[in-house]
Amino acid sequence: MITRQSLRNTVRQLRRELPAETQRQAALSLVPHFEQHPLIRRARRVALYLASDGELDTREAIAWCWQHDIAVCLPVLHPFSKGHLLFVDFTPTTPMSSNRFGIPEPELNCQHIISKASIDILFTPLVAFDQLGNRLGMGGGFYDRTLSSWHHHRLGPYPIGLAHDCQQVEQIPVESWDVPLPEILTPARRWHWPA
Ligand SMILES: Nc1nc2c(c(=O)[nH]1)N(C=O)[C@@H](CNc1ccc(C(=O)N[C@@H](CCC(=O)O)C(=O)O)cc1)CN2
Ligand SMILES: Nc1ncnc2c1ncn2[C@@H]1O[C@H](COP(=O)(O)OP(=O)(O)OP(=O)(O)O)[C@@H](O)[C@H]1O
Repeated sequence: MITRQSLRNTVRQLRRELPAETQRQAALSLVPHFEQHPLIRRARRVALYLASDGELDTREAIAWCWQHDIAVCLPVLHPFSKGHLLFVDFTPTTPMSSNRFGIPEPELNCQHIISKASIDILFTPLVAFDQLGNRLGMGGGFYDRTLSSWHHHRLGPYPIGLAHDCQQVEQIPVESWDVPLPEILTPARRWHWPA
């Protein structure tokens, strides 16, 4: 079977090569998904991400959340707990910096850390997904760790993956720690499992 690393390389290149206009339409396509989604409409706080490396751009989705009084937080690399994420409140005035992967994140201010228990929905970036909802990420295990309590005990935020349609692959070689997603939104459709 194809290795996880070669799958990552192939799909990361595919999404980086998407034309700017495709990226723009993809970003806009999230708004009707959000408007039609009962769980999203009822959410009080969600975690999103800021796109990098050709990921589905979330800025339109973030603006829609703010307009609908849904608080937004973003992942911040934990300063000393390796492989872990913190979630920090994100508003139009939040001071930002770049993390060691060059991804913008809120400057770490302890007063703005949000507990996972108060996040209703966690939108995850991903590199590739398959028709069973298996998710392959960038390789840090950050989201697998974050979602492990939801996977095993249904504790913590409900995850929804966001991806371009071209990130769907035939089959992902799954590892024991991988958390399959219950839902993925792409510009073309909403995937959900059980189907
Ligand atoms: N937009 C976004 N934010 C995110 C994630 C993500 O996937 N997307 N993450 C989801 O986990 C976390 C960051 N995880 C990442 C893991 C690896 C690489 C990366 O580019 N690795 C390099 C080589 C490693 C290095 O430079 O040290 C590479 O593979 O080329 C980037 C982000 C938190 N924030
Ligand atoms: N729940 C967990 N507890 C401890 N270690 C974990 C857990 N989940 C993943 N890991 C470790 O993290 C490393 C990277 O995992 P993996 O390659 O699946 O990341 P990924 O899903 O691609 O990335 P991400 O979740 O950050 O998007 C693996 O070595 C794995 O052992």
